[in-house]
Amino acid sequence: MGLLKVLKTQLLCHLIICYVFLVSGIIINLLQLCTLPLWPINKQLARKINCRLGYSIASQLVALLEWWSGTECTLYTDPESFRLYGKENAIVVLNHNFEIDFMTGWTFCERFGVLGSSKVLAKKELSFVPVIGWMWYFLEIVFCKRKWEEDRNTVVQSLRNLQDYPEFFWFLLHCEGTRFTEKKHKISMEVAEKKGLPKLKYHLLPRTKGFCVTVQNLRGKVTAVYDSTLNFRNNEMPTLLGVLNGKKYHADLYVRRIPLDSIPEDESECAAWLHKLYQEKDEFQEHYRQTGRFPGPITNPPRRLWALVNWLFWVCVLVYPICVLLLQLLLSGSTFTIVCTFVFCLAVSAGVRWMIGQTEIDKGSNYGVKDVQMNNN
Ligand SMILES: CC/C=C\C/C=C\C/C=C\C/C=C\C/C=C\C/C=C/CCC(=O)SCCNC(=O)CCNC(=O)[C@H](O)C(C)(C)COP(=O)(O)OP(=O)(O)OC[C@H]1O[C@@H](n2cnc3c(N)ncnc32)[C@H](O)[C@@H]1OP(=O)(O)O
Ligand SMILES: CCCCCCCCCCCCCCCC(=O)OC[C@@H](O)COP(=O)(O)O
Repeated sequence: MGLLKVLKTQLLCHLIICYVFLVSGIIINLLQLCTLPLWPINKQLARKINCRLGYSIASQLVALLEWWSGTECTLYTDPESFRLYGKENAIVVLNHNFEIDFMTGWTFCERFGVLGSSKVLAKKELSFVPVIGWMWYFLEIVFCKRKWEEDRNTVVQSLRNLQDYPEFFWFLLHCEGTRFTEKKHKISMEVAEKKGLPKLKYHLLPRTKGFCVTVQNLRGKVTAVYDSTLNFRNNEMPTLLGVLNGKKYHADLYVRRIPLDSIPEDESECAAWLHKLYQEKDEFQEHYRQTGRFPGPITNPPRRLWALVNWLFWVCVLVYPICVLLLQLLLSGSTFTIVCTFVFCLAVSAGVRWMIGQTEIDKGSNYGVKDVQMNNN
């Protein structure tokens, strides 16, 4: 057991995991590209194929979390709502505090069978991230520049396109728009004060436009909002590098199912509704802080084998050829070839490190800091 723990911290293991992710990801991106001619002929089939291909990429990160790091995921929700998860389209509203909240979200998607079709309102910058960003084009992810005047038309159009989506999907919204930092929190509470809104202790002030426009344009397609609040036990702030090193975390997710019909249609009422929701979310976080748990009954949706099987498949397909190739290059005896190989490996490692950097909060954007400062000038 101890040996396995040590093994998980070894650079060689990390290099193999990253290599498998990158190469399989690029192969899948190419396969996605091959589906392009199918879109005008049979759009629904193209979408279904892309869901499966997307699953094959995203589930590797799920497998990393569930099987490699052994992270546990506990769900606090009522049993009646539980029965509907994965069997309807829903908008998920989630707090944005953690570097691996996207992996945790994906893990819940996987356990309810909606991983390949899961959607998000994501910042445009993520569309340029190799593998995941490229995969998202084919999964009809909605991108925004976080500049409403520029986003309005594209966001509305992308949402409307989902009206005839052939698979059940969860559409994720981090209404805070950026990850929580003390600085962003302080500034956002100044905005709240100016607007006469109650202060939040654990959340940034939610941006309401994306939520209202999503509810408006997915009405009739989506049946509920899943108000979701995530925390990690023992005040842990998990990281992707921690997961890669095999560190085990424990995620607690509190989900309330709110029928979409109960959300006001009028835009300003919808915005007020969202502000109230965030005040309630803040209370749940306070409850968690005080008691170490969320309210309500606990269920533990079990991890499924599929993510592991998919991962092992790619490991089997890709590890042997690279070993043979590296061996041949080393045995070639040419210093030039060996140096080139070494430089290439270094460049790829740096690329993957850059991708991991995208998840790190201290390398995050200035959104929520910059715009207020500009407004104040
Ligand atoms: C059963 C299990 C249930 C659940 C399982 C959980 C999850 C699984 C679900 C799905 C998984 C799917 C995918 C996961 C994979 C990957 C996820 C990866 C992450 C990507 C996430 C992101 O990229 S987050 C960033 C991008 N997204 C967003 O920003 C969305 C939220 N934002 C909005 O909706 C915005 O409105 C907008 C982006 C559409 C437009 O933003 P913009 O800033 O241009 O305009 P706004 O008008 O909204 O903002 C100005 C108003 O905001 C006020 N305000 C508040 N605070 C500030 C501040 N700090 N500075 C300035 N302004 C601020 C301001 O006063 C304005 O107010 P008005 O009253 O004038 O509106
Ligand atoms: C299997 C080994 C994998 C190794 C490499 C994996 C790298 C995957 C990186 C993909 C990044 C995808 C998602 C990150 C989501 C995220 O959390 O974005 C932050 C935004 O919401 C808000 O940004 P900000 O305003 O900067 O806080």
